[in-house]
Amino acid sequence: MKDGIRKVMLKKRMSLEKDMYDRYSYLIRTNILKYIENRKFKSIAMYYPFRKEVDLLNLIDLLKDKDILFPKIKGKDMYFVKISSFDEFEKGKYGIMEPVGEIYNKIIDIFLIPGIAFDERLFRLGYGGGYYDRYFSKYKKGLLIGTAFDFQILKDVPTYNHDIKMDVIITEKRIIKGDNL
Ligand SMILES: Nc1nc2c(c(=O)[nH]1)N(C=O)[C@@H](CNc1ccc(C(=O)N[C@@H](CCC(=O)O)C(=O)O)cc1)CN2
Ligand SMILES: Nc1ncnc2c1ncn2[C@@H]1O[C@H](COP(=O)(O)OP(=O)(O)OP(=O)(O)O)[C@@H](O)[C@H]1O
Repeated sequence: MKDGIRKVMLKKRMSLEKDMYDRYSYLIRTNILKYIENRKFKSIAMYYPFRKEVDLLNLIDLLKDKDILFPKIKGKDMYFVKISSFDEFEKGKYGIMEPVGEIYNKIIDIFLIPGIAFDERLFRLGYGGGYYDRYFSKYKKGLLIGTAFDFQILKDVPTYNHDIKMDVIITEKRIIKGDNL
C-alpha cells in the first residue's frame, strides 16, 4: 500500500527542475525561519538533502547560535550529531551525507523532517526505513516540523499505528498546523 505511493511521489519529486527546486526550497526556508523566529530553542535537527528533498542547508549559516544536528544511521537506529561546518560530513549508507562526530545527548528542541509525502492530518510517509518512527518511540519528541514541496501534500497517506505525526508542515505555499498549535 505504502510502496506504490512512495514510488509515484518520489518520481514526482525527482523530476522537479532545478530552478523550481531552488526557488521552492528558498521559500520553504523563509517560511521556517518566520515560523521559528519567536520561539526559544537551543537545538535544531535537520537533514542533508537526498533525492531532491527540500534543501535546508542554507539554514546552517543563519542559525549559528544554535546547536545544529544531522542524522546518522547505525543498523536500524538513527541518532543525531552536532556539526559546525560543511567539512564535517562523509558519505554514509544509501549515499546520504552524514555528520562525523559523537552522538548528541542533550534534548533536541526542534526537528525539521523530510518525507516523500505528508497528509493534511499531519502524517508522514518516509523512505520506509522506519528510522524517525523508531527514534521518536524512544526519545523525546520536541517540535516536529515536516518540510515538503506543496505537491507532496496529499489528502491521506496510508498509515500504521507506529507512524509519527508532525506538529506542523511547512511548504512553499502554506503552513499546516495541528489543533494543538
Ligand atoms: N536526508 C535524509 N537523511 C536521512 C533520512 C531521510 O529521510 N532523509 N532518514 C530517514 O529515515 C534516514 C535514512 N533513511 C533511509 C531509509 C531508506 C532509504 C532507501 O533508500 N531505501 C530503499 C529501499 C531499501 C530497502 O527496502 O531495503 C529505497 O527507497 O530504494 C534511504 C534512507 C537518516 N537520514
Ligand atoms: N516504533 C517502532 N518500533 C519498531 N519498528 C518500527 C517502529 N516504527 C516503524 N517500525 C518499522 O519500520 C518499518 C518502516 O516503517 P514505515 O513504512 O512507516 O517507514 P517510514 O516512516 O515511511 O520511513 P522513514 O522513517 O525511514 O523515512 C516497518 O517495517 C515498521 O515495522
